[in-house]
Amino acid sequence: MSSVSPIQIPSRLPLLLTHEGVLLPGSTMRTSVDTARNLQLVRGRLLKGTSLQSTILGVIPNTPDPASDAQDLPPLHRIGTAALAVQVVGSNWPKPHYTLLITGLCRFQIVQVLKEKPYPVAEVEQLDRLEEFPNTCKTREELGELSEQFYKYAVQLVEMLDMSVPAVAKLRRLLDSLPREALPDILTSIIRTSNKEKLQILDAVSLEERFKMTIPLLVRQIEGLKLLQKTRKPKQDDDKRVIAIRPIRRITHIPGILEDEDEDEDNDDIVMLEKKIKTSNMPEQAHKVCVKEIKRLKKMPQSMPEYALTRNYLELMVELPWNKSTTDRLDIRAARILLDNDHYAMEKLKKRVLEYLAVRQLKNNLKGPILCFVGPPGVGKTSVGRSVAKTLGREFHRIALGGVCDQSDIRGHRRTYVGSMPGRIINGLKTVGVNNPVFLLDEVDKLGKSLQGDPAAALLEVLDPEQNHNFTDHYLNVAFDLSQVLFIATANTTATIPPALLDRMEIIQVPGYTQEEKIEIAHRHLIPKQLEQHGLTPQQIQIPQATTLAIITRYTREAGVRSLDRKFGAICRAVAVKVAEGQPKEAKLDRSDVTEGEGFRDHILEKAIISLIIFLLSSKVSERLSQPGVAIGLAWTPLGGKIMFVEASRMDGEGQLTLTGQLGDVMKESAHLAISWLRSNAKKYHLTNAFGSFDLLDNTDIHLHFPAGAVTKDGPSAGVTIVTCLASLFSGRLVRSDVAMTGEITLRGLVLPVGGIKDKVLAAHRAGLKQIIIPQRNEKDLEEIPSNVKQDLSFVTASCLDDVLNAAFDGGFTVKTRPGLINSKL
Ligand SMILES: Nc1ncnc2c1ncn2[C@@H]1O[C@H](COP(=O)(O)OP(=O)(O)OP(=O)(O)O)[C@@H](O)[C@H]1O
Repeated sequence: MSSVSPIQIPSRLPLLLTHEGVLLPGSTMRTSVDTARNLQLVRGRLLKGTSLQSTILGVIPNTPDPASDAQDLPPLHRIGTAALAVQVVGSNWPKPHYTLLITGLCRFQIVQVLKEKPYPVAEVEQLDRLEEFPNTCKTREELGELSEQFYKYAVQLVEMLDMSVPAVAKLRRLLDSLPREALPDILTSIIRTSNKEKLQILDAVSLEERFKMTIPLLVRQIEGLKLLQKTRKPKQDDDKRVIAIRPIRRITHIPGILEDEDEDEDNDDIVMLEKKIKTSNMPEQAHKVCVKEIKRLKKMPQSMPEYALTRNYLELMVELPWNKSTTDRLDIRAARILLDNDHYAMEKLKKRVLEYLAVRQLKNNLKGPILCFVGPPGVGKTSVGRSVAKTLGREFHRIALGGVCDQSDIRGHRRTYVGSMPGRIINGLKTVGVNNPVFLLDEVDKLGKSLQGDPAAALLEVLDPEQNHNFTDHYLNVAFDLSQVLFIATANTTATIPPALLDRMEIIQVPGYTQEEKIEIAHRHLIPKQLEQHGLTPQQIQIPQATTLAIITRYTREAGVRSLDRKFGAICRAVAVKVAEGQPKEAKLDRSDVTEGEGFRDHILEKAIISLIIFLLSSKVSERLSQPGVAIGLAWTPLGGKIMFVEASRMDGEGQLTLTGQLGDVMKESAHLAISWLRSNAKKYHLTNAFGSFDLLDNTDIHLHFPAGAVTKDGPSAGVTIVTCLASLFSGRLVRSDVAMTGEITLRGLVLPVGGIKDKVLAAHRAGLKQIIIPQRNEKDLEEIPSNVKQDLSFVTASCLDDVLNAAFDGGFTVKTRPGLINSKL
C-alpha cells in the first residue's frame, strides 16, 4: 500500500453517456457529443464551470442508442470511468456539435442516479485506487507472478516494434516506470481489441482478474505479429525494421491482419537506400546530408508530397558517381590512328587535339584549356569529341545547350520548387555513372538569356578549373567535384559566345570541306555507314565518285556533309525497297536508279562530267554578270563560306544612296566609304555620272542591293566588292565573271585583311570561279587551302583598291587602257 493517501474522485458525478468506444483508466479518447443530454452536460457544466472539479465526468459506456434519449433515461452500464475533460472543441453550425478529449482516471460504479435532467447526475463509488506516487516494489510483491508474467509479455510485444521510433521507446520506458496495476488498462486500449473485450476489462474490478483477462489478449497480439513477420518476404536480417518502420500508426493499431504490400515494398526500399548510403563512399558532407534526410524520411507518412521528393533526392545521391571513375588509357600513337580512321581531312583540328592529349599525358593532370571547336554544321565537331572520349577510354556524354535560357538548366532547381530537378551537368554524371567522362557542350553559341538568370554565368563555374572542384547544383545542395570531367565545347560562331565564356576556352576553327574532301568523306565514311544502317551490301549498290560530285554540287549546298549524308540515306532507302521487293540479293540494281550508266565509272568520263557540272555552274554565274554594276563578293556565315552578288543601279535623283538586302551597320558604313572613295577618285579613273559629271552623285541616286534579302549580312569584308561594283556602274564596264573578292577598305583606298579566308575560297571553288582577290595581309591564310583547290584557282593579293580594280576588269582599270569613257555616259 502507498504511504501517501489515495486521491478521491467526487462522490457525485455528471454522467456522459457514450455509445461507441470504451474509455479505460489511463487512456485518452476523443468522443463526439451530439445528443441532447450530453450537449446539456457540456454547456451547463464544462463550459460554465471554472474549477478542476467541474471538468470531472463519469463516462458510462455502451449506452443503447443515446440519440433517442429524449424522454426516459435508458438503462445504464453499471460500471463507468471517471474522466477528466481535457479539451472541448465545437461549433453551433449547421447544428450544435462538440468533440471532447477525455482522459480516464479510475473505475467507479453507480450507486444511485440523483437526477436525470437536463443531464444525469449520479452518486458514485470509486473502485480503483488513484495513487499519487506508486510504490512499485510493494505492488510487484502483491501481484506476484501474474503481474510478472503480464509485464514480460508486454515487454516482448513492445520490443517487436521498432525501438528507434521515439513513441515506441517511450512506451518501453513507461512499462518500467508506471505502476504494474495500471498496465492492463493502458495496454488493452493500445492493442487491437474489440469494444466488447474492452468492456469486459472495464468490468473486471479485481486486479487479479484483470491481469488474467489481458494476458491472452497480449499473447494473441504477439502471435499476430509473429505471423505477420513470417508471411512477409524474408529479407536478411531486416525483418524487424521492416515490420515496424512506421510504428506510430501501429502502436494504436497493431496489426492482426496483413497490411498492404505496397507499404512493405516501400519500407524494403528505404532499408536498401540506407544501406546504399552507408556503402556509397560519398564525401563526408554529402553523407551527413543523406543520413539526415533518411532519418526524416523514415518519420514521414508516405502520403506527404515531401516523401517522394526526399526519396528521389536520396536515390540520386546514392546513384551519383562520387568516387567512381574509368582509368585513362592514353596512347598518343593509337589516338592518332583512331582519329585518322574516324575522320578524313580536318588536319589542323586533329593536330591540335593530339597536342592537347599529349600535354595531358605528360602532365598527368587534367587542368588545362577547354577546347572549343568552331565551325559550320556537319563538319564533324561532335564526332571528333566522341573520338576523343574513345581514345581516352572515357565515357562520352553530349549536353545540348542550344536554346537553354534558364540557369537552372545548368545548375538545377532548389528542392523547395515543385517539380525540382538537378541540372544537366549532374544529370549527365548520373547517366554516365563515372566522374571523369568527356562532356561535349554542344552549341555554346546558342545559349539564351531570360529572367530566370543567365545560363552562361552558370557555365563559367562549371568550366573554370579553379572553381569546378566545388560545383554546387541547387538541387543537390552539396558540392560535387567536376575537376576530373573533360569538357569540350562546340559552336558555329564565336560572335555570340559570351566574352567571359570565350575567355576560358581555346578556339579551334573547323572550316568547311572542299568538294574533293567531301567525295573522300562520302566514300570512306558516309556511304559505308548508310549501307550498314539500311542492311545493304556494296554488291547491291555502288555509287561512283562522279555521282557523288553531282549530288554535292547540284543537290547540296553546305560546308559540312550532313545533307550529303541524308541524300545517301534517301538513295539507300530507295534501293532497299527494290531489294526487298524480291530482287535476288546479289543482283545488281538497274544502274539508271543509282548512276547514269556503266561508263560513269570510267575515269575519263567522270572527269568530263565534273567539268560539265563546273561549266554549268560558272555559266549560271556569268549570266548574272552580263551587265555593268554587278560584282561577286565572298561572305563568311556560320554555315560556311558563300559567294555573294552585289548589284548597283543609278537613276535621276538628288544624290541619295539606298541600300537593300538586310544589312548591318558595318556593311552600310562600307557602302558609304566606297562611294566617298570613288567620288574622290572619279577624275583619276574618269568615272562620270549619266550627265558626264565627275561629281557622281550630282542629280543621281544610287541603289545598292545585296540579294538573298532574308539573310542578315554584316561585316566589313564586302568593301572591295562594293567599290568594284560601283566602279563597273560608273565606268560602264563589265566585271570579269570568274572573279570573286573579299577585303575591307579604308577611306584612303587601302585593303585590310579579313577572316574566314579558307571557307570563302572553298565557296568560290564550289561555284566554279577561277580568280580570287584577297587582301595582301591574308596571303598566309592560303597555306590552309588544299593544294587541289589551289591548282584550280589563281589568287591576286591586293594591298590597295588599284590592285583590286586592275584584277577585276579585263585589261586592268587604269585610265589609259580604258577605251569606253564615252560609253559610260550612256
Ligand atoms: N571529316 C570527317 N570524316 C568522317 N566523317 C565525318 C567528317 N566530318 C563529318 N563527318 C560525319 O558527318 C556527320 C555530321 O557530323 P557532326 O554531327 O559531328 O557535325 P557537327 O560539326 O557536330 O555539326 P553541328 O554543329 O550541327 O552539331 C557525322 O556522321 C560525322 O561522322
